[in-house]
Amino acid sequence: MEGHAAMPYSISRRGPALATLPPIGLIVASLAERLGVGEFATGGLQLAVLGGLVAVGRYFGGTIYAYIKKRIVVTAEFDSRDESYSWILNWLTDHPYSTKATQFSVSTSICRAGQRLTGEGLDAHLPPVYFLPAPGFHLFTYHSRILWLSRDRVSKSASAASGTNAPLETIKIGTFGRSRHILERLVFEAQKKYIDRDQSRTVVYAADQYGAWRRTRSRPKRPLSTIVIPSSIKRHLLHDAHDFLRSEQWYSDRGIPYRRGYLLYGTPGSGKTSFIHALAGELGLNIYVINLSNKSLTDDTLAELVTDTPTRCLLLIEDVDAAFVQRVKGQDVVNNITFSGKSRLLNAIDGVAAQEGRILCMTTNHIDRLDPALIRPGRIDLRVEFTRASKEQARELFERFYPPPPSEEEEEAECSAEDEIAHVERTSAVESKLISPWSQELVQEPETMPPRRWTLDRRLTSTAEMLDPTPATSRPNSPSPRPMSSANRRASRMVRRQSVAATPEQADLFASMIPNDTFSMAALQGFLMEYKSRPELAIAHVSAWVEQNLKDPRTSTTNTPDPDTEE
Ligand SMILES: Nc1ncnc2c1ncn2[C@@H]1O[C@H](COP(=O)(O)OP(=O)(O)OP(=O)(O)O)[C@@H](O)[C@H]1O
Repeated sequence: MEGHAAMPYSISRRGPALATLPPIGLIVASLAERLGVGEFATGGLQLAVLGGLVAVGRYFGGTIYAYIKKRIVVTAEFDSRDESYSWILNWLTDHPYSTKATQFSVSTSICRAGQRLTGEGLDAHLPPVYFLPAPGFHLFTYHSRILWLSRDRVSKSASAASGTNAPLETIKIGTFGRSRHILERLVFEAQKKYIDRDQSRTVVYAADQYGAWRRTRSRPKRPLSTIVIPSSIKRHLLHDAHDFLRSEQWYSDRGIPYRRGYLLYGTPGSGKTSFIHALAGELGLNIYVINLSNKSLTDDTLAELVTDTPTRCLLLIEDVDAAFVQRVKGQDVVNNITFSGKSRLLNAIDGVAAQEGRILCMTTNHIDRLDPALIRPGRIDLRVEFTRASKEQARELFERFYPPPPSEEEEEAECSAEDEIAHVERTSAVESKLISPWSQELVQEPETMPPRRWTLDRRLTSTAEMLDPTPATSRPNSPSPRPMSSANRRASRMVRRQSVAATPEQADLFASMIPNDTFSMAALQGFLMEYKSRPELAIAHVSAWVEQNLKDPRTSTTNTPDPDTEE
């Protein structure tokens, strides 16, 4: 019994933690005594009971905490592998908190207007810099509500495991309350801001290593008028595409799969890719590019990619001949990449998986290598051959390179149109109802070169067009092309003001020195780039350039870097 009376102290000696819980210690000790357990075992029993209690407390504590949190806090999470993450980053760069946060990260990769560091001692020619809240915890207000944001970097090993070099991040935004409304509002606002950013741009998506679409870049829209090919060909393709996009019901009524395919083939550097980008911009569609030479492209991922394209888009398969043969040391051999070739490609293009409503564009420099099944009507509805430059194309390229500066009336007209567009941009929602200036230009553009050498295989013209000969651009429900941004318009006017105009005589002279069907348009463009604002120097040097390059036929199809590729 002596030991009994001294029990609280002995508890503290044997298990100091239990000293803080005398009643439990006493209960355990008296139980141990009844069971005839020795002193040493009693201490062990007490520790076991304590451990159990802590575990139970933790479990219930966590559950109770999560329950209370669920009742009083709402949280939204964004993962850097998902596009919504870019919406939030883009949104954050504009939020006043980003310019006030004492812990901030600096980024140059969010290419958008605003938040540019200019003036105040900084060089205006430096690339734009954006401020974002640094990884960690932040508090800010949004519509008079207090929100918190936690930006966390996932460990490097987790990033590597997910196959990306960029650090994986998550952003969580939360607030007190039970309604998700405020966070949903923030998400939709961020999404709209992000989409608005692309109003005057064409967004290009490509497949990542998991076979999922990932936004790779966005380019300012290229006006169709800058593609120097016969305008009747441009008009025909544009009309056909517009017509297709407004004819869903027509296809559905007749049970015809609602899709359209174009094949652009011919000389490298003749403008096939540029034309497709300009067409997509004109139609207000984003481009989804599949590269068949991609080693990680398997049959399954190809099918998945096609299935995952959105309903309205332009699906571009470049150099489609890569699906069939690969050139190895001058010999054509059967392609041995994981992608198994023709049949799977055909299945992906027109199988059940094929997404309705999309325009499929394929390009190739070797139409002779394509399987006839791939380009049969139904898969390919229109074929256009792109050839080496004619004299007419050379002349037009020259004129476009050295345009006359805008006259005062033109500037005035452009400014008032700009004001109007800016007004519409401010007041309209994402879908603008403006007719692109480029569509109008194209409709009015006179034919400057005979389309005689150009092959447009229109055996299978649109059936909807046969029923309704009204030009697609003048019909209701035609998808409205997205307008050029005012910043782009201003920049283009500045360039035009500074440029030295070529005279029609100079253009004629230049064209007369370019042999027909010899050089690619890309090669001519490359030559003119050397004399950006000096048409007279271009003329002075062109014969020597022609002579020199005729000796080396490889240069006749030389490609120059595409000036549009910069983000
Ligand atoms: N018809 C053209 N009109 C205006 N620019 C052209 C034309 N053809 C080529 N270019 C210019 O040449 C460059 C390369 O053109 P593009 O990549 O569109 O050619 P491509 O036919 O797709 O070549 P490849 O078959 O090698 O992919 C671009 O910068 C483009 O601006």
